[in-house]
Amino acid sequence: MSNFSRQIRSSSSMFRCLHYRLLYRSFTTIEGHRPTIVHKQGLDILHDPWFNKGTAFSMTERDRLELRGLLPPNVMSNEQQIERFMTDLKRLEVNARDGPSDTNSLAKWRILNRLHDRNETMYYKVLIAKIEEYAPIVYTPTVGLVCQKYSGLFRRPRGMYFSAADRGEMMSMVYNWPAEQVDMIVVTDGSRILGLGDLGVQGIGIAIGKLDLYVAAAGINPQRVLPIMIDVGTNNEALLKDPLYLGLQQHRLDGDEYIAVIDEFMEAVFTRWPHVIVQFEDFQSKWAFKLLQRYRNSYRMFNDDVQGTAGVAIAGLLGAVRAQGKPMIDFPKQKIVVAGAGSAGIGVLNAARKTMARMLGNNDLAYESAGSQFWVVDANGLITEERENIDDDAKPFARKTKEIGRQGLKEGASLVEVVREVKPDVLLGLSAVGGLFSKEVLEALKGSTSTRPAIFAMSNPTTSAECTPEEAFSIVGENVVFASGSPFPDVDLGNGHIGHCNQGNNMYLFPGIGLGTLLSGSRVVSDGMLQAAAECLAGYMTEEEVVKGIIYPSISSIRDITKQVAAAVISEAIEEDLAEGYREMDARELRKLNKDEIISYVEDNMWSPEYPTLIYKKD
Ligand SMILES: NC(=O)C1=CN([C@@H]2O[C@H](COP(=O)(O)OP(=O)(O)OC[C@H]3O[C@@H](n4cnc5c(N)ncnc54)[C@H](O)[C@@H]3O)[C@@H](O)[C@H]2O)C=CC1
Ligand SMILES: CC(=O)C(=O)O
Ligand SMILES: [Mg+2]
Repeated sequence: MSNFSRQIRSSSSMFRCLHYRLLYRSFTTIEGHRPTIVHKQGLDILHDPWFNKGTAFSMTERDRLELRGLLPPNVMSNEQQIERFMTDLKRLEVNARDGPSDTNSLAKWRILNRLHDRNETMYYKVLIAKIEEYAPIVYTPTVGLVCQKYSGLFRRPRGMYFSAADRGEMMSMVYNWPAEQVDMIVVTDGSRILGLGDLGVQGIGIAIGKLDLYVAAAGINPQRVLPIMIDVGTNNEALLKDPLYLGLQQHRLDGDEYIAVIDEFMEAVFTRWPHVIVQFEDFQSKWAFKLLQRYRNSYRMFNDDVQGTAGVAIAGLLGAVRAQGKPMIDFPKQKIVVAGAGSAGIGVLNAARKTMARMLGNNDLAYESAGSQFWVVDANGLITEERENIDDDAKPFARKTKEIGRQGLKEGASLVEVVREVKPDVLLGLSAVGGLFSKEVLEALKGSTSTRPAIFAMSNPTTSAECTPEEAFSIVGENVVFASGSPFPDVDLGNGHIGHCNQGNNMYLFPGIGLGTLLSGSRVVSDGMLQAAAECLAGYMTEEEVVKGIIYPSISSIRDITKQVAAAVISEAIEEDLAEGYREMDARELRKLNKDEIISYVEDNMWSPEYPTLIYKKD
């Protein structure tokens, strides 16, 4: 007997069969219109090629089959599905003609993605063994391209989708996810994906990529991670006009309506999984800070772009001081020009100012004095107290008119003017503007008063980097310290010397922050825990390395770094009396552990991709 007839046979009521038969006889005899009785729901349906209709499941069917939240919200017709598939196939031909490098990276992503769908253990074995080679595929820069082309690449859904149309339903929808336990959620609303802007529902790719690193670097069990997209619409007009777009075709919700959706989502996930950690990712700055303040004292959450990036930048900035042959304590003397005052830029500025203030005595005067080490340039130029409608978050960094007048600068001065006049030790970009550190700007940096100026071109993906390492080394000089958000190869300086290209990316911290928080059992992610993570990363590099301009570790050691960072986070949580323990390791036991024992505790709780022995047991 075929599976199909077995399923029909075991259907619950004879009456219903008879009723259906009569119904079909009277209306139609077309095979495709006959209903199929299924004994599966949720992901099992989506993973079954016989029954899966992908995005074509109607809303009523989604409700009936417990599929709500497991698919992008836009219901597609058969014709649209086929068109999406064909467009994607054709794009391959276009890419082959016009962009061979894109074709390779996307093709690799597809192959890895198929392996991910087929065999998670093997997928993570490959990723961990070849992290240097494949992080640029599953993470920046390729993940940016994947998000941009997601409509075409979408095959099997991964993660959950909550949309503005799901208001009032999220608490029940969250139970459609099959895993009883979820440790780590990465959530985005798609409003600022890397430096690529508003990509709407297609931003799910970034949540998936970040969680790949959680598994590969932090050893979070892949069965307990959950990528989530909150689709509140998009303001990307091209997507709104695209009939093949998978998300809600409406403008973004704003104000109280927006907050109501995010509040409902937070309540739903923390009701089902009270111990989960939620990482907010790539929310536009306008909401990134507000949501962080709203939730950080009541939920286990953090914002990676604001807090993770800040820690990575601090570690790099301290490394740059050491690379000049100076002690870290000289950090408060550094003159720092920051291009970009969004969630990432302001996050870095706040953390850098606090770090300086701590080194200067940790009082109000120290904080005030630290503020004068920063010059912030945004899309409208240098930010001063004369700036109209200045953002509250940027206000503490607005320069005083008199002071900058003495420096020959004024409100709105251009980046090149600022660099020329300030002669900074560090030029740091989080602007999402590719090539912003132009030849002119880099020429101006040659006037730096530092013996070893540092350039952080931190915007992602590669096309958004403020400059390339070749440009930095060739224009400013071989002595510069260089870091970029996306990976670049080292530069052969042609005289037997190598210009080292560091990857200054929050991937060095967020996996350890998440793992450390999980294993400490802390109910919040405190400033102290984040600071401990940053200090751990800063201390990871040896003197010998920093002198060579190597201020971040190689990605091949990311599992070890993450372990150390997680241990530092746990120690701080214990110190602050926040640690409540995890599983059999209760708070009291945790407090008894010494440094090495904490590291072993972390190591013992990191998942590794090994095939378990499987045993069949009836329910
Ligand atoms: N390397 C890393 O680990 C991370 C990198 N990033 C990158 O940082 C970039 C910015 O992210 P957000 O702050 O969230 O974005 P955002 O869009 O909120 O901020 C961008 C900022 O750059 C400014 N800007 C625009 N044009 C400019 C110009 N010509 N000159 C100077 N400033 C200019 C804007 O006024 C704004 O203040 C993105 O490319 C993102 O990929 C973000 C987080 C982590
Ligand atoms: C790395 C990262 O989080 C970003 O570019 O947004
Ligand atoms: Mg991000």
